[in-house]
Amino acid sequence: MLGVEIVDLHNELKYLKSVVKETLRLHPPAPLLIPRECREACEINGYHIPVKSKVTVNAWAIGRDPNYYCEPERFYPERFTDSTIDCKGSNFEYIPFGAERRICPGIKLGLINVELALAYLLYHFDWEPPNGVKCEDLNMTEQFGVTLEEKMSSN
Ligand code: HEM
Repeated sequence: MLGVEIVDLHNELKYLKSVVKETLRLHPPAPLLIPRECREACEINGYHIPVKSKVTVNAWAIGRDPNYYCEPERFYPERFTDSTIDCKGSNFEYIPFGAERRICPGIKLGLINVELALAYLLYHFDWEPPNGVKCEDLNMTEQFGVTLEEKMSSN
């Protein structure tokens, strides 16, 4: 029975997958990936990058780049409907799991855990904000760190 449901999740629930994708675009849990060290001097956009420079890739900012996303601040899962963009590291405008040699090796496990848990929670409960709060009034402020967290109202 569980197997059947997992197969369904794999082939169906396309909108749920787009919701997870859009969430990881706007709120990547590791916003600055893992730092790199430059192995040889190079020049990027007129900037000289000396050998051994520590290079930080800002996946959070890349996911909000208006050159690649229209209305980048808007939570709009439909942008991924029928899109070929995936998180396997070949679309550099979407890198919540990083890219190239140090790309996250746990992509499949991470995604299936988020998708499966979310699917079950949505299937078994009816969700709504408490006490008449509107969805658009929810505070989605983040707190930067090695991992990105929701900012608690007390700090
Ligand atoms: C939604 C869940 C997850 C997200 C968003 C995520 C994200 C990331 C990111 C952004 C990196 C850095 C990649 C880079 O710098 O290019 C990373 C590295 C890594 N992740 Fe994940 N990850 C997730 C789940 C997992 C899981 C489930 C595992 C293991 C079971 C895992 C294991 C690792 C390891 C070992 C690295 C270091 C790879 C290396 O440096 O060579 N991750 N992850």
